[in-house]
Amino acid sequence: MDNNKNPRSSVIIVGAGISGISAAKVLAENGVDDMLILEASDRIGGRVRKEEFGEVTVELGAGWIAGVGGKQSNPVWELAKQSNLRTCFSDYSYARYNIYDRSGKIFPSGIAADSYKKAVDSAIQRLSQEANHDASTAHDVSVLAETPSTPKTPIELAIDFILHDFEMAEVEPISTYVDFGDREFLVADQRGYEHLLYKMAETFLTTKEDKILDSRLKLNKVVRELQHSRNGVSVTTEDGCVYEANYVILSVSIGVLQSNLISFRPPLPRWKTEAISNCDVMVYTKIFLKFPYKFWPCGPEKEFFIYAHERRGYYTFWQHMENAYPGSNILVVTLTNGESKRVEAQPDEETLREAMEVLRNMFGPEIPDALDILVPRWWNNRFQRGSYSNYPIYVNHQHVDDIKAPVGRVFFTGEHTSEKFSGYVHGAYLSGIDTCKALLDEMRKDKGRKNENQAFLLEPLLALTESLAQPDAVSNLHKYDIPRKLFLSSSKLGLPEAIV
Ligand SMILES: Cc1cc2nc3c(=O)[nH]c(=O)nc-3n(C[C@H](O)[C@H](O)[C@H](O)COP(=O)(O)OP(=O)(O)OC[C@H]3O[C@@H](n4cnc5c(N)ncnc54)[C@H](O)[C@@H]3O)c2cc1C
Repeated sequence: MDNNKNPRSSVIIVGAGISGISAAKVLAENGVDDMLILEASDRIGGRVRKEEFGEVTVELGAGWIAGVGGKQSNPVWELAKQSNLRTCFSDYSYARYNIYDRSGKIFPSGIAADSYKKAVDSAIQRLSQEANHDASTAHDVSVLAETPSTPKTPIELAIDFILHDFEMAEVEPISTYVDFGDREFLVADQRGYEHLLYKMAETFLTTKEDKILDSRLKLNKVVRELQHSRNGVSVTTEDGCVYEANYVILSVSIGVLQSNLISFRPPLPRWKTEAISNCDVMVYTKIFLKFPYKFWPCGPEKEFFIYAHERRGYYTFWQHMENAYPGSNILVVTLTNGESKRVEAQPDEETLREAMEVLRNMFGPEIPDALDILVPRWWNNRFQRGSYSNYPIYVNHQHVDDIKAPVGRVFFTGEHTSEKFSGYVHGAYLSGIDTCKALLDEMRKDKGRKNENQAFLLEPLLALTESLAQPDAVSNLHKYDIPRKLFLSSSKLGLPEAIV
């Protein structure tokens, strides 16, 4: 077991998701090798996570590389190309023509198109209302609730759910699509999306046969306390180990920052805690169902389908996995927020029963029972506490600046610190690089300050040494007149540790 005698590191990175790994890689590239990565779970990857289900690899967390095909290349797409990651193009645009009602009838395309337009208009109206109201009235539901096109019918509610909780792109240009292009590719590779993280880790950590053997990566290390001062940071883990470093990069999710898993001594300043607590966390759950055979329509325009129910978000958005894994006989249904939390709290058999009822409404009573179900629990995972940060469309820049601003020697990174690409894998990846660059700048400045201080302290001593070197001066001085401090190391000069 590690103990207090752990050598002090230059940097400790808390969390080995993609932001933590990309930050560590930049450190290594800049010659900072004495780093330590402390990860709470037994694997790297964080919210990029695969699992074997129904004889294929499914992605419980991030599934798509979003933002492809534009003038600028998405860095995660570049990584995927380098690794020959298998992906398939996803075309959501047909989903609106595959909307089922409770009796299994598909809504005629005209009705679907009208409802779609109405939902988009309503979303735009609400957004412009929000933009025109100051913060105090923006949350006043009575002011915002009723618009002429507030969604009410099951199809309107379903489309409203897709627009707000799933798609968004139709309402407001999103940086990801503007910068990198509006195409999305589903990762369908048995090595998983997380393969990209292993490839990255391989460039600076010792690995053997796809396993990371480097002692600078410590798994199952749950950080519980960060004690920080101008001298450094002391990190205590749940198993009682203490690790010292000059700096810490904290890459845990916004949900973890909002929970009480990690305590700070001294506590974080108020501007920081307010920024953290004001950030919304989205819960997004993909439930996987394995069947003995297909009973749903297949083909390129049928990949996504929608269930219209009077309860908003009730098993609304469905996808079949035949394009990704032909013959896998797997369906995926996506739930969000309240529905995700509700389902996380109940036994999987109950969720299976509900999902089967919905499927039988759409496809008839004859369809077979699912053979297996997989329900990820991102909300109840104490190392995640949600799926990703959810900033309002009109982002308050100060808010994001505060979320990512360092507090003394503690630097913050992760998807939630990315102003342009929060919520995405590429946002997390780029945030790790940005935070690391900011830290390297600080380290350089710190070194510069130390050199200046040392020069300032040494100047009179050097002058004295120079004068001693002159034969005339020596003749006037006895060796015992040389100040004793000349022989002391700087640490004994009584200087505050921080500038030594
Ligand atoms: C269901 C779901 C679907 C998604 N879909 C997509 C998608 O299709 N496309 C897309 O681009 N993005 C998607 N995302 C978002 C994407 O996965 C994240 O933005 C990204 O992976 C976050 O990376 P990160 O490094 O910021 O955080 P994380 O991956 O969460 O890394 C943080 C790490 O910190 C560790 N940790 C937490 N607490 C402690 C502690 N106390 N001590 C030590 N370690 C700790 C965690 O275990 C974790 O490994 C999805 C996310 C989810 C959950």
